Amino acid sequence: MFIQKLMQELSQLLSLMKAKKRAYFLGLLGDGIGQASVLIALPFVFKDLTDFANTKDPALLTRAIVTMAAMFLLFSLLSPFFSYMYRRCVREVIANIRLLVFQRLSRLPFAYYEQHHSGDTMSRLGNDVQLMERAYAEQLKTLCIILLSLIGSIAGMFALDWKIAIVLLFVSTLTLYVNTQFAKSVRRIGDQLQQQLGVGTERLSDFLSGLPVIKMFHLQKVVTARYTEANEEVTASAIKQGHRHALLEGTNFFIQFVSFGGMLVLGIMLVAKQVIGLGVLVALVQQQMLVTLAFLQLGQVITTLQGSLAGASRIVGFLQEPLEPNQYQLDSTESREDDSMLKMEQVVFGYTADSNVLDEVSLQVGRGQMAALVGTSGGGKSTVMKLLLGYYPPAHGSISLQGKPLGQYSIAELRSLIAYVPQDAFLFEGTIEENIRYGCLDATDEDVVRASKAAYAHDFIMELPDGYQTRTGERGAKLSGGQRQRIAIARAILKNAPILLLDEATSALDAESEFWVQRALTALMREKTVLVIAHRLSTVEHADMIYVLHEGKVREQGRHAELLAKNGLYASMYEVQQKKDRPALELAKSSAGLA
Ligand SMILES: Nc1ncnc2c1ncn2[C@@H]1O[C@H](COP(=O)(O)OP(=O)(O)OP(=O)(O)O)[C@@H](O)[C@H]1O
Repeated sequence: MFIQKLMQELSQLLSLMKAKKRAYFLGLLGDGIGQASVLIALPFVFKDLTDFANTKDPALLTRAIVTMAAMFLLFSLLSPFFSYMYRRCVREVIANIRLLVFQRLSRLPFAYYEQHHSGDTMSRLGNDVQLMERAYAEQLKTLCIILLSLIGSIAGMFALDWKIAIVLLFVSTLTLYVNTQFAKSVRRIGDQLQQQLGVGTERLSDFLSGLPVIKMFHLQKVVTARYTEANEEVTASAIKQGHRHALLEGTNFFIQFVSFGGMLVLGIMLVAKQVIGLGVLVALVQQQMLVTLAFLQLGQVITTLQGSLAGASRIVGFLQEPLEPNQYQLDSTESREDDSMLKMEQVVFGYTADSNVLDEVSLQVGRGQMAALVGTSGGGKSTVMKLLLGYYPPAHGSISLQGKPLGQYSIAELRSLIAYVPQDAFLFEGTIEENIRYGCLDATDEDVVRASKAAYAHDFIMELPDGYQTRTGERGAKLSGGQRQRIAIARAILKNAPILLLDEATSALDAESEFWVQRALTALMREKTVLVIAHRLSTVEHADMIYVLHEGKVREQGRHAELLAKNGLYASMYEVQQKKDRPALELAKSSAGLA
């Protein structure tokens, strides 16, 4: 069972080497044979030297010197060549694995990113790939040298005296048994440790991305406590692992001492009785030490290799995560041809099978029209956007764009039809120009400037010391919220997609920024079909259609005036916002009955 699992994981590890496998093994074997043959030959050299000291036979001395010289020459000439060969393979294989992981990461369905913490993924990319590198570069090489020197030394022992060889082999296998017993618990702790390290990275990444909130609410103590807790768990597991290793070392030392001492006493008695020669004893002692050491290292290397194999199998598992499908998998009903650019019919959707977040939602936006989604928090507005972007397929109902069901678009076609401006505009670390150009990679410099002018971003960009070459910082941290928004809008303008999905962010901006962002949005919306999530109802007074979402259902729909006249949910939301927007004094007066 244990061996079977080990072999299975080992073959997983090797399968990731693909075309490099042959060169890697050639290098590994070449280097391994070089090092192992020196170890195997040394006892025979010692035997010849001891026998020469006894018999003064010059042929023995010559043989010892020639053997030694040949071994060292071979080792120093060939080893660097093979060593370079396999090290190079390891570097290339690891670079390829990192790339594969990254590529897979970029092609996973949206649900994956919502369900997994980015810290866990970072930890996987970092720790697990590092563990694999250690397996390829160190542990497999050690394993190869151990196995080769074991085979050579055991054969040598049998050649010298087969009866003593059997006894010595029995003692040495005891070391292997003890070490493999320890390996199981060390592996368990190792797995636990990796998982806890992942939690630690999650906390760290939460800390870095939530820094403004942490500073504002003075949460340093809380987050430090959370990190300390994760760190303490890691430390506890690492100490437990250290304890097992120390125990193992002590046990191994005891076995080595007993077997070495026993061999010496037994050997000297046999030499005294002239059963074996002194040279044979010297060689046997050497070989026995070599075999015991090899068994001991075998146990240790299997233990550490197991930790690395666990990392490898996590990476293999990750590389088998299902990809985002190329085609949207849905549409139970074909949509009828009409002039709607965007249409949802009786869409039902839930993130989990047991509860629906959208319940028979229907909406449509005509070509060049603007529709708004408003409603209570958690009503399902962002979920509608996610479905339109093809991040999730609905459970029932149909969605169509330009009169064609989404199922007939590839995901790439679908995304090229839509420009999405989220509430929190994300900028990549890089220059402003690069960030705008992500909207259309073939755009000329003039196109970038034109888009920026339309987004009312050009003037502030030109005032920055490096203009379009100004670096944005991590997530655009070196720019204000309104500036980030306008760059994101310029990016969307450059994309020039016929359908625009907007998550209005103006509520988070100050009055001046809001003014410029509103103007930029107006420019972006020109001649487009727009669906906007509106947090401020005053911004959708001119919308062609407003849908009021509450608890996953469209409760009301109509134009602003119609909805006000209904005196329902929309009207009461509007009233609350109007009150909130009135100057504080006026509000205070009215509530005190002084107005
Ligand atoms: N990835 C997710 N997994 C599970 N549930 C989710 C997920 N995203 C959103 N939800 C749930 O779905 C419901 C609708 O969320 P959604 O974000 O669509 O609301 P919203 O109307 O956009 O809210 P808000 O105006 O506050 O942004 C909420 O109950 C939310 O908790």
